[in-house]
Formats: sequence, structure tokens, C-alpha cells
Amino acid sequence: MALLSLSPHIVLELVSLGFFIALYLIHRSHRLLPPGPNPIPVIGRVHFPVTRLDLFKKWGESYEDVMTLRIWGRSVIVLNSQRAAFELLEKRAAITSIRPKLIMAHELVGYKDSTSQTNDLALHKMYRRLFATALSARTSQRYWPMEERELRKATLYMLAVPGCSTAALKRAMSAISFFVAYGYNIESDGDAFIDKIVAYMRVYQRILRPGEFLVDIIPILRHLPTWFPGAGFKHQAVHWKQNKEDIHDVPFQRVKRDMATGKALPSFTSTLLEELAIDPMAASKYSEEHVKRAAGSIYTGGNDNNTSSIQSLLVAMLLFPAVQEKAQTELDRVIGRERPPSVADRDILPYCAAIVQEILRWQPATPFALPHALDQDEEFRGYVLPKGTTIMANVWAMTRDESVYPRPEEFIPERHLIVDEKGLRLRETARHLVTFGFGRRVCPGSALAESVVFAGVVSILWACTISRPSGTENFEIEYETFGVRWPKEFPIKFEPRFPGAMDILRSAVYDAEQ
Ligand code: HEM
Repeated sequence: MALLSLSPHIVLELVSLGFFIALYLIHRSHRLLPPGPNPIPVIGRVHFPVTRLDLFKKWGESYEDVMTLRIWGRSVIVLNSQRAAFELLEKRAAITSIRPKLIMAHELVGYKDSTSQTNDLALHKMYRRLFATALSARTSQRYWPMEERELRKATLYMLAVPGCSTAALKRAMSAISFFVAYGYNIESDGDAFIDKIVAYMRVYQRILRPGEFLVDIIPILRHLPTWFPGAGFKHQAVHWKQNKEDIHDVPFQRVKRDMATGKALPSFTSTLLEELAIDPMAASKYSEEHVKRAAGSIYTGGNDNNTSSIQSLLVAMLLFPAVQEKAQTELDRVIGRERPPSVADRDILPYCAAIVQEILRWQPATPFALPHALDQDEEFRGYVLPKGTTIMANVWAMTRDESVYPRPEEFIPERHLIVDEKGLRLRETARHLVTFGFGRRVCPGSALAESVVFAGVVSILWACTISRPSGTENFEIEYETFGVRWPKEFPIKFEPRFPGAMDILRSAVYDAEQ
């Protein structure tokens, strides 16, 4: 009321003063942060330029280890080198393992307590234990035969139907994720359910993108009543939340039914539910609800990353045909043409194993990993990084660091190989790729991902000759980023590499399905 009695002139002066104080405070809070490319004063930029990887590579060189991007005035620390990422995200993981707050994803759609988003560190530790039990490198071996079967089916599909490689790979990856999580084929849930999941993946990737929703920038908007103009995002959130619950619940309940009738096949869910039933100690550590959420993250975490990586294999084979020839020479020499290769052959197929590592380096599916955040103020390289600040890893620039990967834009599997008294084999360091992220949040599905991509490499290259269809030799393949980075549709031709290749694959698939 007192304000209303002031003259308009004084009110204007007070508002201006408030504005300049706010500017000063924002400016002061930015002073102690590392510099960065922020062209608009105070605001910095209006979005995080996820598609401009060329800029991130350039900035990685000019700002060296660490820089600050400001998005609508909010600071995002970007770590440009492996050295900085290890120092902050690995060595100081105790304070850099939380995720930035996203009102839309966490509060409105309900991801607050999910595996990849929870900031409850005890809960997070428990989820990681579930993954260590039911999806360790050793337990994931039980899924190898099913990975081989699905990728052989996808290979046959690509050979039989021109222009279907993306659809074939997406179908195979859905089948694998579902089988690993629940032990049955997703197709038996019907097309409507599959469509629902595919549509939901887009939503999932959208809600996790920092700055995608105004409510993430202005959190107070979450209190808007649903009838208020512009509050449409709240309706969307209710709908998405319900979809999320259904997608997690339908397959989970089916595993429980199958377990009750003795029909359930071994899976992430059945392994943990069995342990819960027989081990009285297990119930004090986790509940069915936790298993349900962790199983849901296998699909959301793994599906698109795996698909994108195998699509990048196809791109690499078109751009670097000599690599295809070398891999096929290795396959002919070691495996021959009487049987298709399997994941268990990985140690005797080092060149093909190195192709997997090179795909993950050359086209990381998530070029910025997932965002971390600081749990307290922290001094780093002479700067003071405030509590709550988002930290992104510039994985793109790290995988293009010429001191580690000479000629980084070229696809060179040899860079991951070593020859010594034991013969040709993968370097010890090859598996420590930054593509799977950092510290306590490092991808818990990396062993599964590597075997799936290997199954794709050997199945496709053993059976097919991949080339550009005539007339498309100069077609420029482009990538797009939607959560995960994908190649846009591109022309590609698959031909059987030798007579009988398709028959051998078909009978291997048939045997596996019996
Ligand atoms: C090529 C395939 C894959 C790539 C490139 C990839 C990459 C990543 C990255 C970069 C992160 C974030 C790490 C960080 O925050 O520092 C992550 C987290 C995660 N990934 Fe993967 N991933 C792949 C496959 C998979 C698979 C197959 C699964 C299934 C089990 C999976 C499940 C998850 C989960 C649950 C998280 C969250 C971990 C947490 O917050 O503690 N990912 N992944």
C-alpha cells in the first residue's frame, strides 16, 4: 500500500535501482567463474547449442580445460578436457554426483527418484547395487545369445528390405532392452504398446534437456493453476507421468505373473525379485518399486544410445571402406564362412573389437554425457564454482583431442590396438572411453552396450557388403541431436557378402528360437 502512495517518478527510480542491483549481483556471481563464449551481456545465450559440435570443439581448444556457458544468466560449467573431467567428476565425485534440478522432469513428470535422476545419494547407491548384481559384466553374458539372435535378424531384414536399416536396428534394440529388463519379447505386448514406448522416448529425452521448459528456468511457474493461460505444460506433465507409470508397470506385472506360474525367463527384474523372495536381508535394502524403476531405466538409458552407435557403424563403413575390408579379412581368417561369429569370439577378433571402441569415440551418442551438478561451493583451478551449478562434460571435444587421438575425424580402429608378445589385442586403456560418462554416475550399462554393439559389428560385417547405392556417392551424411545424437536417414546398400550367408544366418536364428 505504501508503494502505491509514492509518486510514479520515485517508483520508476526504485525499479531502476532494483534492476541495477540485480544486474550487479549477477555480474558479481559470474566474476569468480571461468570465462566462456557468452555473447549477450548478463544473459549469455538463450540456449545450450547442442547441435553446434564444431563450436564445442573450437571452444575446447581456445578455453582449454574449463569454461562457463551462461544460459539465460544461469551458469553451466563445461569441462573441455579428460584431465578436468577426471579431476572434478571422478576424484571429487562425492560433491559432483548429483543431477541439476529439472522441475518438469523431476517434480511434474515424477523422475525425482529414478535411477538416472535421483539426488538422494543413498537411494542412488542402492540402484547402483541393483545394477551391479543383475547387470554386471559377468551376468550380462547370459544375454549374449539373445543379442546375437536379434542382430542376426536385423541383418537379414536389412539384406531383404532396402531402406529399412533404421527400423531394423530400432526393433532389435527394443527387443534386447526388453528382454534384458523383463525376459520376454516386447512384440508380445502388441504394436500399440511399442508405439507408446517409442513416442515416450522422445518425451523422455525432451524433458531432460536443460532449459527446454520455461518452468525449469523460472521454477515458480510450477505453482500456476492448471486453468491459467500458458499452464499447458502442467497438463502435458500429467499425461506424460501416466504414460511413464504404464510403461514401467505393464511389463513389470507380467514378469510377476510369469514368475508365479514358473514361466519367467532370467532377466534383470526376475533376478532381483527372486533375491527379494528368498533373501530376508534383501527386503531391508530394496523394494519391488525400486526394481520396477531400475528396470525401466534399462530401456530409457540403453535403447537409443545402442541404436545410434550401430547406425554410426554403417556410416563409418560408407565413409571408410578400407575398414570394412580389414574387418572382413579378419572375420574370414578367424571365423570362416561356415558359421556366424558370436560375442564370445571377441577376444579372437581384436580388429572388430577395436571397431566398437572407435565407434564410441568417433560418434559418441551423448556428446555431453548427462549433466552433473555441484553439491557444495568448490574451488577449482582458482575459480569458485557455486553449489547447485550444472557441470557438463564436453565429451565431443575430449574424443577429438589430437594429443590423444591423432587425426580425430578419421575412423581408425588401429588406434585402440597394440601388438606385443601376446599378439594383436585391444589396448588396456581402450575401454576407458569418456563416452560412458564419469564418476559415480558412469553408465551402468556399458558392458551390455559394448556386447550389443559388437554383436552388431560382427553380424553385419560377416554377412553383408555395405556400399553407397549408385548415384549417391556424394550424399553428405548429417547427424541430428535429440537427446541422443543420430545420423539422419542416408542411402545405403546391403548385399550378401557370399552365397549362403543369408541361409546360415537364418538357420542360426531358427536354432536360437527353438
Ligand atoms: C552405446 C551405448 C550407451 C552409451 C553411449 C551410454 C552413455 C551414458 C552416459 C554418458 C551416461 C551418463 C553418465 C554421467 O552422468 O556421467 C549414462 C548413464 C546411464 N546409462 Fe548409459 N549408455 C549406453 C548404454 C546403456 C545401456 C545399454 C543401459 C542399460 C542398462 C544404460 C543405462 C544407463 C543408466 C541407468 C544411466 C544413469 C546412471 C546414473 O545416473 O547413475 N546405458 N549412459
